[in-house]
Amino acid sequence: MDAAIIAQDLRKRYGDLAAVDGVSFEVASGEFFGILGPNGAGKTTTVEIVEGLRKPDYGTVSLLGVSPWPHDRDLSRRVGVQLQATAFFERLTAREQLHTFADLYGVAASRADEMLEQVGLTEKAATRIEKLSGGQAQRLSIACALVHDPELVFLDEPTAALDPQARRNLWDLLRQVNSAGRTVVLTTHYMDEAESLCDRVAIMDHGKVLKVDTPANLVRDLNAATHISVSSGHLSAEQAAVIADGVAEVDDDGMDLRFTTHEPSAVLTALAEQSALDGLRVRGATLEDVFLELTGREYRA
Ligand SMILES: Nc1ncnc2c1ncn2[C@@H]1O[C@H](COP(=O)(O)OP(=O)(O)OP(=O)(O)O)[C@@H](O)[C@H]1O
Repeated sequence: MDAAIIAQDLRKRYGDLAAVDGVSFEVASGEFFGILGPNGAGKTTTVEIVEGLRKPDYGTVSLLGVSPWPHDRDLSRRVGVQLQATAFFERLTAREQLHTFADLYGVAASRADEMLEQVGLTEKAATRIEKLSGGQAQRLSIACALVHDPELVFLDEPTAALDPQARRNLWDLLRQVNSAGRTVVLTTHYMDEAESLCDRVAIMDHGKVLKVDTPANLVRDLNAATHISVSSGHLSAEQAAVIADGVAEVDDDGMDLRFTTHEPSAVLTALAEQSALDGLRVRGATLEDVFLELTGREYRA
C-alpha cells in the first residue's frame, strides 16, 4: 500500500481523560477514509494530531512521508484542512474569502474563481459569508481547503447540521474531490455518510479505534440477521411460523408480518411461492449494528 498517512500509537490526555488512547491506522494514497464515532470519541483530536495542529503526548505520524510536527511549510502546501464555517474571515463575500485563501497560498485569483464554480457558488460570489446558508458555507469551506490543489484533504464533520438534501449535494461534491485523485480523510458521526462515501472506515469510541475495514466487510463480519417484512393478512400465524428454516423470530402486529432471519433467500423464496410479497421490505445490518456489536450499546451520535 502506498501510504498517505501512517499513524502509530497516538495518545493524548486532557487531565484524567484519555481523549486519544493508542490510535493506529494507515490511509492509502487516493483512498476515501472515514473516522466514525459518536461525539467525544476523539475523532477531532486524532485528525488534529495527524494534521500537525496538535502535538501528541506519544506516538508518531507520517503524513505524505513527512512528520507533520513541528510545522512544515512545504507539507502544508500539499495538504488541505477544511475549516469549520465559523472560522471564516468576517464580513467578506464568498469570493473575497476564497481569494484571501488563494493569496495566502500564492495561488492565482482565477483558480479561486474556478473553485467557486466547482462547488456551485458562482451565483453567491458577491454574497457576504454571514448570509450564506449552512450548505453554502460548508461548500465554501471545502473550496478554501482545496484552492491550492492539495493531494490530501481533511474534512471534519462537513455535513453537520445540514438538511438531508444539502447533505446529499455535498456528498456528490466530496465524491468528485476523491475521484479527482485526492486522498480524503473524513470525520463524521453519521453512519450513513461513512457507509455511502468511504472506502474504509475506522470506528472510534472512547479514544480508541475499535475496528478498521470497508463498510461492506464490517457489516459482513457481523453475520447479523436480516429483517424482512410484508403486509399482514396473506399468511396465517401457523404458515408464518414454519415458513422456512433459519427464522429466528416472527412477529405480526396486524399491519406488518416481520421475520428476523439468517437465511433471507429461503424466506423470500417461500413468501414468493405463497404470493405473500405485498409490501415487501428487507433491511440488512448497517454500521449501527456493527457499533452495537463492538461496544454493546446503541449508537447515539
Ligand atoms: N482542549 C481540550 N481540553 C480538554 N478536553 C478536551 C479538549 N479537546 C477535546 N477534549 C475532550 O476530549 C474528548 C475527545 O474530543 P474530540 O473533540 O476529539 O472528540 P470528537 O470525536 O471529535 O467529538 P465531536 O464529534 O463532538 O467533535 C472529549 O471528551 C472532549 O471533551
